[in-house]
Parts: sequence; structure tokens; C-alpha cells
Amino acid sequence: MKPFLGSLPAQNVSRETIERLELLERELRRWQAIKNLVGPATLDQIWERHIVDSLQLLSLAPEAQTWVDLGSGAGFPGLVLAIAGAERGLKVHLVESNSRKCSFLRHVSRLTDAGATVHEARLETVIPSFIGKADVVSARALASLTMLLEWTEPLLKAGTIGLFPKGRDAEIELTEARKRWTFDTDVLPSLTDSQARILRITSIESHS
Ligand SMILES: C[S@@+](CC[C@H](N)C(=O)[O-])C[C@H]1O[C@@H](n2cnc3c(N)ncnc32)[C@H](O)[C@@H]1O
Repeated sequence: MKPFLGSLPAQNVSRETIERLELLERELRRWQAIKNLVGPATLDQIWERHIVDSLQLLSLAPEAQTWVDLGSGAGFPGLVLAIAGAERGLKVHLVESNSRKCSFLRHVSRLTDAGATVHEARLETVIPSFIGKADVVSARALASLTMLLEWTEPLLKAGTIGLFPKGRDAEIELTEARKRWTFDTDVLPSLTDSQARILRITSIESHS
């Protein structure tokens, strides 16, 4: 059993999904040696820190069909969600400005039949095309909540759900963001880090 996998709802992790996630792990280790895609210190805990940490988002939006992940990096959480959601037809758009990371994302998406769409671009230019078309927008380790809401406000206003994994400062970030917007939030526990939180944000209105 992979670390922490047992804590996830069983429907997210079929044997085929685990095999495809193992392909992602293998390719990440292979590419990391040359391309340095993730923080080297996290390589010892790829399943806990990256794969399961990403997978847990799937059960927070079980009905989602179209998902946009901003600043996907080496595929966390977006590529993991594309792999795990492929069986139920989930379409994931990965937005990443770094071309070497985009090469990795395209390579692993092809290898695993994940069907992810990689947008090699700055997210500011891509977000407008998803207004009214995305069920979920996610971003991990990309920016402060205030910055994330500034970027994603047009999506959230059109009904998209925001899922933003955050560290131990989640409440501080929420307080800061509430100076500019009113929104509904669920502050959810993380399965992989007792200090971390996942923010599910809907119904945003700006104060001005
Ligand atoms: C700290 S990494 C996090 C990567 C991944 N989400 C994770 O949690 O492992 C942030 C990523 O966002 C990308 N990025 C930063 N600003 C961006 C922008 N304006 N548009 C698209 N990608 C951006 C960077 O290239 C980098 O890969």
C-alpha cells in the first residue's frame, strides 16, 4: 500500500489509476535528474507530499467535469486529478508558463492516457477563456489567497468552485482576503498534513 492511499475514498483509486500514478512517479524521478521539476527534498515523499495530497481534491468536487489547475508545475494537483479522473471523463486543463514543466506534463499525460490539456502560457491570459466553462479551479503553492482570488474572481463569479490547498497560515490568508471580498468558504482538513487546510471557495462578491 502506498503511503496515505488508504485514507482516500476507494472510488478514486482503482488499480489502473495506481499503475498510471506509478508511471507519473517513475517519470518524475527520471526527469528530475535532468530538469529539476520539484523541490529535491520532496522526492523522498512523492506519494504523500505530491500524489495523495493532490488526489484528495477529487472527492471534494465529485461532480466536476471540467477542471482548471493554475501553475501546475510538475502536475500537482492537476495532472494527478486528470489521471485519476480519466475513468469518469474528467477533463483537466493545466496552465503552466514554464516550458520544461509543460514538456513533462504533455509527456506524462500522453503516457498515462490522462487526456489533460496543457496550456503553456501565463494564467492571466488563459483565465478569460474559462469564464462560465469550468466547474473547478485549483492552485497549489502558487500565490497568496488574495492573489488567487484576484485572478480567479471572474471564474468564481460565474459559478466555478475554487479549491486551494493552503498551509498552516490558511486562516491568516482568509482574514486578508476578506478585506476585499465576501465569499463562502469551507475550511477542510488535509489528509496528508494535519497543519494544512484546503479552502473551498464559492459565491464571491467584491466590496467595492
Ligand atoms: C511553486 S510552483 C507549484 C507547482 C505545483 N502547483 C505544486 O504544488 O507542486 C508554482 C508554479 O506556477 C508557475 N507559475 C507561476 N506564475 C505563473 C503564471 N502567471 N502563469 C502560469 N504559471 C505560473 C511556475 O512556473 C511554477 O511551475
